[in-house]
Amino acid sequence: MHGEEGPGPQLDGLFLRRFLRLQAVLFPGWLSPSALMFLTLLGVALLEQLVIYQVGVIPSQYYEVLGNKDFSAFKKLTAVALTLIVVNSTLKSFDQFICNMMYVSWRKSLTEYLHSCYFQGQVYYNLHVLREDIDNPDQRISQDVERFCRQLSSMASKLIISPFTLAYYTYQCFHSTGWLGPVSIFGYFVIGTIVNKVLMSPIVSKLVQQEKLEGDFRFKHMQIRVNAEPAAFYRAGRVEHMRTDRRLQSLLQTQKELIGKELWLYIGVNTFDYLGSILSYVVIAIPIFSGVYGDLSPTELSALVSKNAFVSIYLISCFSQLIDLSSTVTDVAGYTHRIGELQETLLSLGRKKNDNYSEAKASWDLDGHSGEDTAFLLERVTLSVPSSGKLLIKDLSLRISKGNSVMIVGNTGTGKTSLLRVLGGLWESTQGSIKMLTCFGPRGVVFLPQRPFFTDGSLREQVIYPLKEIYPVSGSADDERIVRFLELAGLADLLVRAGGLDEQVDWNWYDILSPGEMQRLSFARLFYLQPKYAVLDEATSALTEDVEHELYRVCLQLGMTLISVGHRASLEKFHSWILKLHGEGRWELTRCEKMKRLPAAEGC
Ligand SMILES: Nc1ncnc2c1ncn2[C@@H]1O[C@H](COP(=O)(O)OP(=O)(O)OP(=O)(O)O)[C@@H](O)[C@H]1O
Repeated sequence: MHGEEGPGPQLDGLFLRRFLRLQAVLFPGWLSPSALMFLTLLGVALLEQLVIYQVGVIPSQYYEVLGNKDFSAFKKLTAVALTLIVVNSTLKSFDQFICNMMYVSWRKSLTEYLHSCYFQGQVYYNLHVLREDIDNPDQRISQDVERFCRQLSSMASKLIISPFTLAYYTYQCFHSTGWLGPVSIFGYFVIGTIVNKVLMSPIVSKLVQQEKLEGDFRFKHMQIRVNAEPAAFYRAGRVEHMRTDRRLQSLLQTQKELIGKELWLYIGVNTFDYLGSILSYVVIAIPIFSGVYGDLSPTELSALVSKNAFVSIYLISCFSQLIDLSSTVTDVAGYTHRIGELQETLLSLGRKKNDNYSEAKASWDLDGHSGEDTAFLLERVTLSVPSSGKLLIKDLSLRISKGNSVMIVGNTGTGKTSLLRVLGGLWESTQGSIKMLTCFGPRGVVFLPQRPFFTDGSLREQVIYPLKEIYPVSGSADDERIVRFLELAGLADLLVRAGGLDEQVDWNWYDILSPGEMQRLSFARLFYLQPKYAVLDEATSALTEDVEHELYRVCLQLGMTLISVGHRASLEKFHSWILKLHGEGRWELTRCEKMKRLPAAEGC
């Protein structure tokens, strides 16, 4: 949640570049669905213009037919008029339909594109945890993209047809008024556009600011939703009410300012519209008063005026329609900036390479990567906090290999979890190299983070996470394994509560499990995945020593080598090495003599 810096987003070159970059996503090729829809829309809009012209001349034909009292011509004309009206309304509806379909197709392309950048590697982690210079990425992907596509599709048919109508009526205008008509109308449009641009730019930056505040307001509600229980224990209703209202106030204040700025734009647009209606008479007045038509009779003159006025008015109305799009253009520009900014950040994070870190082929293949006896190799690693540069560990060299479990201990804030982040490739080390020689996943390395993570879905999906399918045997044998591991983790009752492994529960796992149960469920997951190396970050902090003992015992029985962070001395017996962090870069590695001899894995 950071404030905007600099003069703020404008209708400038940067907007144009961002807009074109987004267009490349919306129209990936000539044969893409969006491009085909766009071409169909062009065809429909052109047909519509032809039909509109035909419908427009019907009244004058009625005058003629009725004046001549020609009944058969009247019937024919009525039939033609009805047909044209049906065709016209069908075309208009299709126009609307294609615009709506294009909106869906654009939204799909743009959101999927942003998702592919967002979920690539660790981009989402870096964006949320390490780089906070972009506000509310979630809102940009969901709401801003939606509005951008909707507004763009609402302008599409008017924009697409305008070059054709402008060219046609410019020609007509030139034909009847000479160069004076088109030149003065174009001049008028240029002035109108410049004035409008001046009025639009502050609206764009206000709109971007308003969207940010909208996101902050929603974030506040999400915070309360996620933390409802602790908030209730603190009796935080009053203070949170005040804070949420404060965010609402600043959002509404910005909205009011936006509406105030829009007023000037509306005044500009409306003045342009109405001035345009008399411009055609000014165009015709100039030759009249300069004596060009001096030899025409008043009747001839009025016929000329009416004809010239018609084409000029039509040309002006084509321009007015474009100017009327101003407020939609400001919306599109605002969203373009927000989405473009996100796209730039995602791409730059995606390109970022962690040169000090190398990793065995990261995969959740069922076959896994076996045969590696070393999980991590650290050479003279120096580690600092990325944002503040605070030194945590200096010159650490370490090999973590099969059978050599390591326990990382130390005071709060000395960098225990940070070391795991470096092992997992989430943080970069400032110096040295880290090699992860075994892949992630079953038969490789699995991390149990400090805060357990659960996804939506059935109990089975929690246990096999992050695998998408069951492993390594399917059907009832796998069910038996899952049930067995749930029992080993002390969660036999959860199976009953969840109504079986595959019952689609509608609850949030974080709401219905106690912290201890969450840790137990994380261990059931670990037993199921059976990695060679398990990295456990205070994974038993909410459990009793006895339960902790039992869970660690099962891990060792399953043949896992452990890298644990923990505070309890009772954990030491499950490890062969103790790495003690003293802070400010100092550390100490000692052999642990208490390592327990456990029977080899049997039947697990
Ligand atoms: N995302 C972050 N941005 C900035 N600083 C961070 C971030 N995460 C952790 N830190 C800081 O890095 C330091 C080390 O944090 P770390 O989480 O590694 O501590 P720890 O030794 O695991 O502590 P604990 O025993 O409380 O879990 C702390 O001073 C912490 O405030």
